[in-house]
Amino acid sequence: MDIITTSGLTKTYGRATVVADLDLRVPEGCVYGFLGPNGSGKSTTMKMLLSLIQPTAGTVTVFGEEMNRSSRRRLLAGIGSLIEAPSVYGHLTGAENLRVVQKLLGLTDAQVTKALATVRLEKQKDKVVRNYSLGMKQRLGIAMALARDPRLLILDEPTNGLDPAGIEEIRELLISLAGSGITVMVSSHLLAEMEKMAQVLGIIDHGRLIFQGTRAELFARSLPDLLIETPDAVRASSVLEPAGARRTHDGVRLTGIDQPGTAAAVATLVRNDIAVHAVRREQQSLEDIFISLTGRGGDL
Ligand SMILES: Nc1ncnc2c1ncn2[C@@H]1O[C@H](COP(=O)(O)OP(=O)(O)OP(=O)(O)O)[C@@H](O)[C@H]1O
Repeated sequence: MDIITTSGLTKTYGRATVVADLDLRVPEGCVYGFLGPNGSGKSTTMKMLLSLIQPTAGTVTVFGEEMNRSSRRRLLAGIGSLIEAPSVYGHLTGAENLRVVQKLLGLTDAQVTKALATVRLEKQKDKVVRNYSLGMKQRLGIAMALARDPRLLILDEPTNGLDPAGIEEIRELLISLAGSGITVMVSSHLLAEMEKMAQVLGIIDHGRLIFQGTRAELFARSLPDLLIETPDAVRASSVLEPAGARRTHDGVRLTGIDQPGTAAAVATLVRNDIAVHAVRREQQSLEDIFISLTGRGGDL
């Protein structure tokens, strides 16, 4: 089942279309990585999912029910979220901040204790938040989102500004939350980060969804390079020039070749009496695929 679906979701400000005709499908129990460069419309989309801003057009369906005036409150009760920096009181301790949320939402002590344990903040819960590291603040923000036992967690760039160790902690936390059945939608502009935690990816660029699917599906979109080992690289690169062959130290490389293309290249070499010692297909990296999708690198 899909936990979130959107249909034709669109947001315009004046003449600028910030989110364009988005059809998202977020399957239950996964980490869904919502990836896109800065300014591509991730935050605007997430705010529409949370009913914080009104879509110009399109619909949002959560837990199988369309979000509208009458369903909104009920649906939002099942969603925990962290959009931008967590709103915490610096002069209060972590535990006190959580107590504020507890009162507001009418949560039990057990729910709060569990949330603190999940983000591993029990030891620092009595420290004033002003003295927390950025990573601890983010974890507190996630605890606040988790305390209500949501089915769905929506997090906007939760690893922004964290050091590698902090990023790793959040990554492990989100993977374990998904393992326990909570659906996690998390945005980032860093491909490398998403690649390690998200089973499903949605890639947005200039407000448009340019890819949605599993990592394996993203890989399948790219055609591998063909590496042909031959002692006669000079003639090989000459006869395969129309296919875009480039010489390597022990043969030639052809970029983005499918299976019929592989057969044709080998046939051409054999026809020209060029010895073929080995043929290897080399998968493009996720980074390469990303560049071909967006025209930009992995750190967008
Ligand atoms: N209230 C607004 N009025 C006009 N334009 C806006 C408004 N909010 C956002 N935008 C514009 O919409 C575009 C998308 O912004 P958004 O914050 O959704 O992107 P993002 O992918 O989350 O990027 P970032 O990671 O930088 O927040 C940006 O060009 C931004 O300037």
